[in-house]
Amino acid sequence: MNKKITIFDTTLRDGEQTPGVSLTNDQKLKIARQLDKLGIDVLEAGFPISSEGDKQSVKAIANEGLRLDVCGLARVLTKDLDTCLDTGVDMIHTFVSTSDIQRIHTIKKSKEEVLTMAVDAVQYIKDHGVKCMFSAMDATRTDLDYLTQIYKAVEGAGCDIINVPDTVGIMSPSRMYHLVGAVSKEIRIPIDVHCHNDFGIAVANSLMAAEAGASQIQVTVNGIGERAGNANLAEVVMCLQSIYGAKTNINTEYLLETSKMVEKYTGIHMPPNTPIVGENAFAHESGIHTHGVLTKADTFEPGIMTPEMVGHKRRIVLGKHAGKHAVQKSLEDAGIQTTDEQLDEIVRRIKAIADKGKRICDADLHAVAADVLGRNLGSETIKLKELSVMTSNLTTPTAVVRAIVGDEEAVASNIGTGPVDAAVKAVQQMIAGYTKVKIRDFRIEAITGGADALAEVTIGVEDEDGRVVTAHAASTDIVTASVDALITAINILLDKKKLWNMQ
Ligand SMILES: CC(=O)SCCNC(=O)CCNC(=O)[C@H](O)C(C)(C)COP(=O)(O)OP(=O)(O)OC[C@H]1O[C@@H](n2cnc3c(N)ncnc32)[C@H](O)[C@@H]1OP(=O)(O)O
Ligand SMILES: CC(C)C(=O)C(=O)O
Ligand SMILES: [Mg+2]
Repeated sequence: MNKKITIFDTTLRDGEQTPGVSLTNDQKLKIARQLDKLGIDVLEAGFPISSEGDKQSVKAIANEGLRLDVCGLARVLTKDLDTCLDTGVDMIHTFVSTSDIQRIHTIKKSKEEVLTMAVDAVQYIKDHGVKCMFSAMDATRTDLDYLTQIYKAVEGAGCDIINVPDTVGIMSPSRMYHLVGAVSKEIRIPIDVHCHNDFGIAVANSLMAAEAGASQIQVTVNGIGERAGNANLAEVVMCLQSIYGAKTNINTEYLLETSKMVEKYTGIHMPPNTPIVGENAFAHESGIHTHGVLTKADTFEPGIMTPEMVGHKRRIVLGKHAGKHAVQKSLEDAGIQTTDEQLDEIVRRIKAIADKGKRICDADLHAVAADVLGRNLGSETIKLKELSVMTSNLTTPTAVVRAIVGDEEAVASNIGTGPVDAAVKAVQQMIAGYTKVKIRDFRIEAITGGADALAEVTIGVEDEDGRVVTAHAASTDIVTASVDALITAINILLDKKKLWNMQ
């Protein structure tokens, strides 16, 4: 494998082709800036001919003065190439179907016509002084002799880099290795690959292409894209760096932050077990694992990839599979000391709650420990007295909260994108003099069905010192459940603070 692999990101082009996803120009600009900070080498900012909005967005990104190279997509048609050139991009990625199935049934051109169109497009781009990447669309279903013929022809026309796209995701890792190996014997310019994830092996196929000599890999944040998506950026980069020992320009500590931004803007949420950026990627619940991890993290983690490397955090989760070492550590973190007998009883009760199918939060542990120890562990610094929210199709959602905080009455109001957001912000504002908290995790689930469903809110709250507390609350009113869960978590954090300050 090449020691250095460059990363071509197509989140804003193929990623946006995810059915149902449409990003605003402002969101695209924010993602482009984030990808620049992340260290992406080339960013495919869009397909300018596809709409006036896309053209303007590619233009804005190209004029942003980013460190990365900005690329625009174009068919091998002069109108596409001119529209792309108008945006001021550094590179044009031009493509045409080369497989019989696409050539005959979509563009309806002979092999000779396709070859001529490809060469003409590359020459046109180079005549305008812009870098050029050529894709033989559906390369992996194209006859190899014809494929190498067209790649050689575009190389001869001055193309800077060729792409081998697995357009419908039908390759196996070994077939990808052999294909890229065969192409690399025939041409001298760099090879890039673009793998789709129809069978869930886009990352494996991309890595095998790199093993066979490809020096650039196309990815998208969170693996979004056409159908089942593209090769996932975080997975490709971490495999390259941690498993293969190859270098990229990616500042991996921003991988999680980038994934969260794209989740927010696209509305496509990653399942918890998603590698690297998923909520559970560095979480441990099983007693045997947590016992090991608490002593030395590498016992039950890869070690060659740590949560810190990707901007994540390790979490010890209490539940049905927890052991006493994990429970003891969580109690110690909360400043709670127990005897061995008390600890055994707390573990037994935690498992009993989890056996009923419930998720265990720090707030549950706190309540169980208080009961077993027979004393009130917390003084409930914040006692909520009033929660009012105002929302309609004509007003900006607004919330007012009033509470006794310590010995004093405190009131705050705020606005938000919805009533829950407004209420959460009002609480954060109300307690700002005591502690500043960030919301790390927020989940609303309907426990019962129907419009009168009971909703459960689970929240993770982080204070200025990086301590995280989870709590949940249920109500038929999601704003009430959210605020109850938030205040429970903050009360525990404030208790912890007192206990820590006392030590
Ligand atoms: C594998 C990929 O991801 S390729 C990129 C796919 N992305 C997109 O299609 C998103 C944006 N696309 C669009 O906005 C539109 O499809 C446009 C603007 C590009 C074209 O729109 P329309 O002119 O309405 O055509 P439509 O999309 O229905 O059909 C595609 C046309 O492009 C032609 N075409 C497809 N690929 C190529 C190519 N590489 N070079 C030349 N022509 C091509 C087809 O033959 C067809 O032409 P025809 O109208 O003469 O029959
Ligand atoms: C435009 C091309 C490279 C593409 O997205 C594909 O073939 O999947
Ligand atoms: Mg694609």
